[in-house]
Amino acid sequence: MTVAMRVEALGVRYGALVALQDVSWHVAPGEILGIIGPNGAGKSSCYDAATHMTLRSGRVWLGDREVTGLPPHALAALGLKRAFQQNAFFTTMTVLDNMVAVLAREGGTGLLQSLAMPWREARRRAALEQEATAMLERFGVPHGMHALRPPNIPYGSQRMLSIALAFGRGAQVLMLDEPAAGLGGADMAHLAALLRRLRAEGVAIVLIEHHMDLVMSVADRLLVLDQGRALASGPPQQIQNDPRVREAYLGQAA
Ligand SMILES: Nc1ncnc2c1ncn2[C@@H]1O[C@H](COP(=O)(O)OP(=O)(O)OP(=O)(O)O)[C@@H](O)[C@H]1O
Repeated sequence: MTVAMRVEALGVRYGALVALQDVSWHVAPGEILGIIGPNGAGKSSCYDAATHMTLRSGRVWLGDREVTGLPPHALAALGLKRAFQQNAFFTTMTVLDNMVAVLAREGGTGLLQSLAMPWREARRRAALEQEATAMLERFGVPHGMHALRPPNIPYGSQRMLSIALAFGRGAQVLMLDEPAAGLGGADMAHLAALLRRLRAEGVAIVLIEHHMDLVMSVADRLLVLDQGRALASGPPQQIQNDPRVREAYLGQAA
């Protein structure tokens, strides 16, 4: 089986507290892995550990390449992109300019070259704007919002913008930490449709999510964390009927 990303025996400690212990998972291209668990189960620690945002033990591979020692920006350059719970954009720039900035950073010519050849810079800017417009529409941020500043567009569109900015020019693996937080029904449906589209394009998605309806409807496989450890893994339907999972969530056997 082709694997887009694999983590082995991840562990995170905060002082004496063991937040994550011996957690392993993998995700394939064109697959959505949902990571769920009750409050404090270790989901965010797992996310931070996998993307090397925190001190941790364990090993990480992207495809066949071991990337255990690499910092987050190097992982991003290799195609591991991540979006956070909080929307992340420049609030003083327009929606379009936010997208242009990401695309320019990921594939742009250097400042010196731009200064030396300003006519080339103007052409490049026009091409970036065209690309950014297409990207935003692909991620469900309509054209009418592109000239606005992000705080002035609806919350659901802000989330889609955040995911588009995280995705940038592309991702082999997209990790999302609670993308549905604060979304209503229609926005949730847009998000689910976007995730399915990205999956169909071959992106491997790791979805850390509290919202059960979303995760159950889009994930191909689930990993359940409880008290920092892997409690169960398998297809959503199997997990839904697992008495250990019900007990972890409800505090009682089903
Ligand atoms: N920076 C930190 N310092 C100390 N303890 C932390 C820190 N971050 C998380 N913890 C603790 O580690 C454990 C796992 O937390 P984590 O945030 O990974 O769980 P979670 O499943 O994401 O929780 P939630 O669903 O509530 O966001 C919890 O006991 C939490 O209190």
